Amino acid sequence: MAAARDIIQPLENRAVSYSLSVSPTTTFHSPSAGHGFAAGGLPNRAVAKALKPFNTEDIKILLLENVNQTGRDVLKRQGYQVEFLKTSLSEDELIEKIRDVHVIGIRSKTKLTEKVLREAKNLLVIGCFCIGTNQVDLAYAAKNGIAVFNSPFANSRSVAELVIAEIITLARQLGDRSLEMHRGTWNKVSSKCWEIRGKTLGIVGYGHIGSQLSVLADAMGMSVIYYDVLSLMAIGTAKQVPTLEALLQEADFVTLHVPETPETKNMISAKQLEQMKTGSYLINASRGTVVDIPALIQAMRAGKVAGAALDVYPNEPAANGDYFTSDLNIWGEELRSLSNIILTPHIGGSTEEAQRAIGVEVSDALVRYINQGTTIGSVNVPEVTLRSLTPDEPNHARVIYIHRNVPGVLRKVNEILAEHNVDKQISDSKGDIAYLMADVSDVRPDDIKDIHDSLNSLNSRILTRVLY
Ligand SMILES: NC(=O)C1=CN([C@@H]2O[C@H](COP(=O)(O)OP(=O)(O)OC[C@H]3O[C@@H](n4cnc5c(N)ncnc54)[C@H](O)[C@@H]3O)[C@@H](O)[C@H]2O)C=CC1
Ligand SMILES: O=C(O)C(=O)COP(=O)(O)O
Repeated sequence: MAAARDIIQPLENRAVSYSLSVSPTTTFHSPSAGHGFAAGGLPNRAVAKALKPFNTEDIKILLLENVNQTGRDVLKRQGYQVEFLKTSLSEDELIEKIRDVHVIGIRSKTKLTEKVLREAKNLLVIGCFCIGTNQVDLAYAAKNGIAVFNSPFANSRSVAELVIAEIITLARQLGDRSLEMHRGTWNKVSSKCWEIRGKTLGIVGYGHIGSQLSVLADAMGMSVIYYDVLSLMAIGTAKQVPTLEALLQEADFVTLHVPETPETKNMISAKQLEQMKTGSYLINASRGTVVDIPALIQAMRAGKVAGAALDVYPNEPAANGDYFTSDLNIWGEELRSLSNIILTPHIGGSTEEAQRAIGVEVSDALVRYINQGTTIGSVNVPEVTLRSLTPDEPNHARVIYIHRNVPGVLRKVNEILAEHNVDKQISDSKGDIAYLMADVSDVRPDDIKDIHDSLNSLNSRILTRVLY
């Protein structure tokens, strides 16, 4: 038996509890469904049919992209059904699989677009086991009551260390020397090989990664300048510059640490490459869309850019294997033909330390959300929490009502809850979405069903969950 998304669900560790549960096939796509779904587009759902025993084993989780063992262990310990795949999935495969699951865990490759999420009829929550959340349609997810969590900084240090390694590797042409030696050629040169001491590092995007990198570069004797859309506190001797152009004109090394947004698409294109110092270097470990690759190839051929390191690409494959001959990488041959270019397969955050920490952090957030409804750390729904309910509070229930942020909702919700003793209540909104959590005591099983059904019948409703 699979629990539907729209559930009454027992709290963690309550062995004998009951929940409303119907199979996904009968729950969704029902044109005769009595309960209208709020704006945002998921189809109406059928009324839950009967009280049935419910276990945490009813929660189905799909983990893609080789999520670390630490994360799998946290989820399995809860008794959830966890399906684990090493790779990402094609859109068709994803649509097929996502229909049935309550939780999906992904990394940077899996695209959870509106088209995919529209099929995710049972989905409660998405875990991005990485920093970036650009691969998820966050607004569509929020409108449909699907919370999204990520790990905001557990791999930042790993990326910063990789960039330090790349700065020295480019300055000393280590990649080329190593390749030559692999081919049997001894080529001892010092021409255009430099120390990094005293050189200027230009950091674009001074967030978690950019500022961590700033500390390391400063310690190695580099002068650090940075450009960010926000005015941010400089660390050590770093200096913020007012424009991207100012940074490009001054930096010997330019490194990109901005998120993928419409504003950062092709942020470094022909014009910006022209503004860079002749003989400078470019590093991109942010997102592939931030650099216009054909323009970079041209700038390197012209000798304007003396070296580059790319960790990310506009199209990345779902699984390990041949990449440069695939259709995904149309510039593969040209990139490979350039000197002093480091090409890595999106490994900035791929260290044991980072992956282990991310596994625990994101899985813990998922467990808190599934079992307690807590949204602290969510990137797309309001952050709301109350202290955890415990199994020794048998007549308590936690009501979670995700709704459209329109006038008059709280009055209607409180009319429904007024029949009961509301111990605590908290509500917050973010744009069009609001999240209400209320702990109610002295409730009997029938009350739980009544509360659930009454809230479910409100026009503002996106998702109702009653945890008990
Ligand atoms: N290669 C890899 O494996 C990894 C790549 N990343 C990428 O690195 C990006 C940055 O990560 P964090 O430092 O953790 O993010 P962050 O959110 O802490 O910092 C990003 C900074 O960029 C700034 N920013 C945003 N738009 C900008 C614009 N148009 N111009 C200038 N500055 C702008 C923000 O104000 C912020 O200070 C992530 O979004 C992700 O895409 C993250 C982890 C691993
Ligand atoms: O954390 C991020 O945003 C990254 O880019 C790392 O992605 P990954 O977990 O290696 O797919």
